[in-house]
Amino acid sequence: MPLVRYRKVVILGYRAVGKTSLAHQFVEGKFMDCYDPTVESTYSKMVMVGKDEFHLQLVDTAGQDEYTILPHSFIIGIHGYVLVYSVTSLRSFQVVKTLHNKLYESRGKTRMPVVLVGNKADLSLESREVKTDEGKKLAESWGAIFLESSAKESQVTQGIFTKIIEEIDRVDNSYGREHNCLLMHCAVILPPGPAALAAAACGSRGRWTRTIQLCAVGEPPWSPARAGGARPGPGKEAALRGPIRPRQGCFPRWKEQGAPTPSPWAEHPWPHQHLGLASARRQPGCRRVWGGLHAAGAPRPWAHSAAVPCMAYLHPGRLITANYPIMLLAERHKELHAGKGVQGPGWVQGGLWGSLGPRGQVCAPPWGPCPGLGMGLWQRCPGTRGPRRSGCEPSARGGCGEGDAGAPGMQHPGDRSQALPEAAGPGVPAPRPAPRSPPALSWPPAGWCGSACTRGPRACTRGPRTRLGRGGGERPGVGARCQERGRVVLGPR
Ligand SMILES: Nc1nc2c(ncn2[C@@H]2O[C@H](COP(=O)(O)OP(=O)(O)OP(=O)(O)O)[C@@H](O)[C@H]2O)c(=O)[nH]1
Repeated sequence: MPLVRYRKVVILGYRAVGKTSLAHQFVEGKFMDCYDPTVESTYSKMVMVGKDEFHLQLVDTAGQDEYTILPHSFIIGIHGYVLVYSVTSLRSFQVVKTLHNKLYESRGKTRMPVVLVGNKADLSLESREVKTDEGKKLAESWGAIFLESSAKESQVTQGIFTKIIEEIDRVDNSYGREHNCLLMHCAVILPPGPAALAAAACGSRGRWTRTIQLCAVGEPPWSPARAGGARPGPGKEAALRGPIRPRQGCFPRWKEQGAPTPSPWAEHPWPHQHLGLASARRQPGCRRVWGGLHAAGAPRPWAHSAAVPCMAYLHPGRLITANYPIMLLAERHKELHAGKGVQGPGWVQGGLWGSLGPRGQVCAPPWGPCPGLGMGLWQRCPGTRGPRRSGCEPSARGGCGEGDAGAPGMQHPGDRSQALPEAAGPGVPAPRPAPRSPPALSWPPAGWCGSACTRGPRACTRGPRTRLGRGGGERPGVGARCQERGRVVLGPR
């Protein structure tokens, strides 16, 4: 039976640009002449794209303007966006630019699949306020797809949603393809216990067959046990970040085919505060990567385990860029724990956790949740080759500290990739052993920066004004949930 893939897409744009009409035309095959402002509605449709079948869920939103604060639900768990303006409204064109910026910021400045739609193209030329070229240029500047449409025309409308599905796949895979790397799917196991941190393990995607080594290699860089309950902050971080000590050995090798499943680990009695990492080796240049997610739960009770998939691109050798959205697998969680009186997942801090340093050491980059998304990303700085060219800020929080580099015990206990290359799977040739990288003088290497969490609690959108952390000050729109997060892991910024 072919796999049905699920895609969730949000349609955004200024009021009355035709968002609902497009969604309606797509799902019902009818054009609505009336205008009834939308609050929010969701449409579902099965769509065939090529040979693949997709379950497309469309979220039709209430029209936005420049001042709209995008809720979390438009960010987390969303695969792609259809941004709509009306060719007869310059204002709607301006709004769509603002919306894109907001999304880009909120998603941790990662690439996102977007189709920009100039709707109402059927209306007379006299009423046009936005030229086709302007739309094209804007989409180009985003690296997005551009289409002009009329919600009156069924075929064009179908094309929009087919495009966004294709674009989601393209964006998800492009980085990996460009770099001949793998797109990893990670699953996070939140271990039972009062720990605020969890385990991560990466599986592979689709046809990839290879051996994954899942290890519990030690404590995360920050845990209540290490920190004595304190939160990490710029001053404290170095002290809290110690070598990652192998503590539990490796799990049995797990040969994985197809989509990752957390089930082999779900029932594993992980002592809390142990971190699982997947060690993966691949084609030259992408052969050794450590990746994963951190996950943290509600402060308490913290007695559940859950699986959270993410997608992480494996960057050659050293760092991983993670591409989101992270999807809270609430359904999976329910399934695993139905009737067991287990709490739902709290929140997830995704992004890069560990990476292999230039000398084969495990690096624990600075981390901390971006409150809006609960994730931290590392990105390359402008002027360097990397997934992002702008928007980085110099890392104020270091990566592997000097003390960590090459420290005993930093080598993954099961990682023998330098010594003994392994076949990735039946019929897949073993990768050649990679030459050792020259020792680096500093870590992170020049050009890398952490852009995680530079936005601070601004990303939280709902709720009353709340004081958040030292130096956090009063910020508008920070809600109780953010406060909660703040208590768990936020340090002063
Ligand atoms: N001529 C023409 N009219 C359209 C088109 N799309 C939508 N309309 C009309 O524009 C009006 C607004 O359309 P909606 O689909 O409700 O717009 P919306 O963006 O969902 O509006 P909000 O819910 O307020 O955000 C309706 O009267 C539609 O009939 C189009 O492609 N061509």
